[in-house]
Amino acid sequence: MEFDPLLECLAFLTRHYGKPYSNDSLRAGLPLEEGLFNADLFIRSANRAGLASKVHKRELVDISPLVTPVVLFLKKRKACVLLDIDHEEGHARVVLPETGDGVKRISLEDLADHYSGYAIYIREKHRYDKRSPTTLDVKSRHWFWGTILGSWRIYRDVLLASLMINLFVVASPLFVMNVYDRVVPNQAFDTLWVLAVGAIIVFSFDFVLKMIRSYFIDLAGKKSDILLSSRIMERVLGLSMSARPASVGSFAKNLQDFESIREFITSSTVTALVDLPFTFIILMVIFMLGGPLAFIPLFCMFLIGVYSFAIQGPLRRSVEKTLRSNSQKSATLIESLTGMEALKIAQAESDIQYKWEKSVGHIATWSIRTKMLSSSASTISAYVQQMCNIGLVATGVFLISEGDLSMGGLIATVMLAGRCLAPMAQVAGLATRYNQAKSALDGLNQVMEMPIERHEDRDYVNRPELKGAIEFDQVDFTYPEQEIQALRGISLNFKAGEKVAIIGRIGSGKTTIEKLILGLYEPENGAVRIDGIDLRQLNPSDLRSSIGCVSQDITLFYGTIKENITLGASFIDDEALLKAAEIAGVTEFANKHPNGMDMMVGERGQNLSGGQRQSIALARALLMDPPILVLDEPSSSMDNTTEQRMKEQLKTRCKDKTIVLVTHKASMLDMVDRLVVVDNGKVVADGPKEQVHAALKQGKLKIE
Ligand SMILES: Nc1ncnc2c1ncn2[C@@H]1O[C@H](COP(=O)(O)OP(=O)(O)OP(=O)(O)O)[C@@H](O)[C@H]1O
Repeated sequence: MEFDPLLECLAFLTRHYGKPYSNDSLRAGLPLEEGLFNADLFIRSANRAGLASKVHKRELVDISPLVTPVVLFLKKRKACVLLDIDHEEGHARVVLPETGDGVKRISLEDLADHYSGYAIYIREKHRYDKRSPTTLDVKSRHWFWGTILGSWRIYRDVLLASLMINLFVVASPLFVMNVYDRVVPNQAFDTLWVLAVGAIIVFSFDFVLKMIRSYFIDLAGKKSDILLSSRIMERVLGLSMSARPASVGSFAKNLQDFESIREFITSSTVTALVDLPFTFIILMVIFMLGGPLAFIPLFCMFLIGVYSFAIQGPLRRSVEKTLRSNSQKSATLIESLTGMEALKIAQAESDIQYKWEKSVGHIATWSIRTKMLSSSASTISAYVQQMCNIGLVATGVFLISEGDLSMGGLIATVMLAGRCLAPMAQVAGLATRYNQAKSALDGLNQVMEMPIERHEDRDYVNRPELKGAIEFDQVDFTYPEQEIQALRGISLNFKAGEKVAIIGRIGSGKTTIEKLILGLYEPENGAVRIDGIDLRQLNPSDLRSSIGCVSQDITLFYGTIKENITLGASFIDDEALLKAAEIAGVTEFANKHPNGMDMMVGERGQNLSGGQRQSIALARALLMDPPILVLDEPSSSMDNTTEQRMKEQLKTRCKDKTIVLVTHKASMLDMVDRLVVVDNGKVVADGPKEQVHAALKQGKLKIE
């Protein structure tokens, strides 16, 4: 297994701070690059382990003993934990995980030779315990707004730039006004040149500021986009199985709607919104130039505002209907693509086509309504803008005739009013995007509030290595949104190393027992314990790295055989991979292919036969040499010879492992010593294989 210095340093620090985490739980769910941690992932993982950390560029002499322990990046991609540093004596105490020597004293000169100049400072995050009243609890930041606020410095600068840009807006009308009123009547060409040069300078500034402003808004948008997208994905992958969405396609569509939020935080939208308050500055300038004329654009702004507000309700409804129908369409699409073969066999194409066309028709109706509503906002804004111009010119003529306004003043006022209404019209045109973004945000808010597997406020017991004893204590379990209990009062006790088969009729609850052992669901009543520890107290990643599982429905992913076996454990070395492949019988069929282990398996493993898929799943289960194997019909698609070979391999190589086997095949029972019979969610027999067999044969067991 490849050594990961940063990960080891972090694991050491979690022990140092009294809340130990195993390597598996620290790396769980993180996008490792070549199976290794980098500084970014260190920070994310530390954060989950209750440690706040930050990378600093620091010389050794600048690291104060007060900030230790600190992780130091060493040359050649190594790292160590600096426990303390004594600048006067010239030495430090470090832990170099690679050597496994524990704490070492080292001279500062030696350390400086290896040190790369970067360090990670770490601090324990404060956690409130249950006694602290929730009213005093500091509410954690909203996932979306908190991230956007993270770029507040950029937005502050954008606001400043917008203030300048909006001040510059008055430059052009003032220039024209002065030319009309002063230059033209007096033929003052010198003044004209001075004014023209001034205007050119102002507009050049304006141009540069606008470019910079868009760049920064997009930069902030991109930063938030990356952070938000990874947060959403982390949440989705961490969802508890009980919260698993009913439809993959529609859930995927909800997630894709993040696109509309992304669009909303780009420069064109933000600029329109930011410019809006500044229109009042322009209105004031109009008031200074033309007095009561300012009321005309003000009234027009009010009209556009009222119209935009009035269409919000219908627009929201039609946007929501479009989005919902889109989800439904996506659900139909994904389901039919994944089940194409079954659809053809059942000749169900026309049913799906009907569903599809119904969704498409519905979407077309509602999206036309959405488009009409949103384009009406833009058309009305343009109409009101034209009316505003007429109103201004007509009233302006009267003011000129009474000597209250100059010709230039009127032209400047008309120009300024146009500038004043532009952001308002833009905002009115944004109504659809706003509603789409809002619906998407509401949908994603729901996703972000769904229960996840790893509870941040739960203190897990650190038990990276389990022996394999399994206990069910009066376990009741019902699947989410189901009325009938799948398990009823199940009590079982498997010793470490025991080989047990669970048998029973279809739908009796065998697979459910396995899912509970894997911690995919939590029991409704009672407890499931491994080595005496309630599963709810074990970190799911520690638990699952101790269990190898072949499930009934095997899912392989697009990639090679090798990638599928090492899925989730890319850090594993080739020796372990080959051993697992050998036991599971993968080597046998892989060797017959020119690409061997690098053979592509296709999406969901569709290039392979059912039995080959089972072999790969078994190799994946055996890869980490776990103490527990949970096998659900592992040989259902295998021929007798392959099954026999697999049984022999498992018998000889997995002597110490606890094996829980679910099967309908009598031939598989050679592997086990004990039989548990489940019926209707209850254990109806449990004992040595021969005894239970005999009881079954004599019809002594009452199976409903
Ligand atoms: N994901 C699920 N959501 C809701 N109900 C489920 C789910 N999975 C199983 N069930 C229900 O729970 C009950 C037990 O199912 P389970 O899969 O444990 O049966 P099983 O004994 O493994 O059957 P088989 O031998 O057919 O695999 C069944 O009635 C089934 O309808």
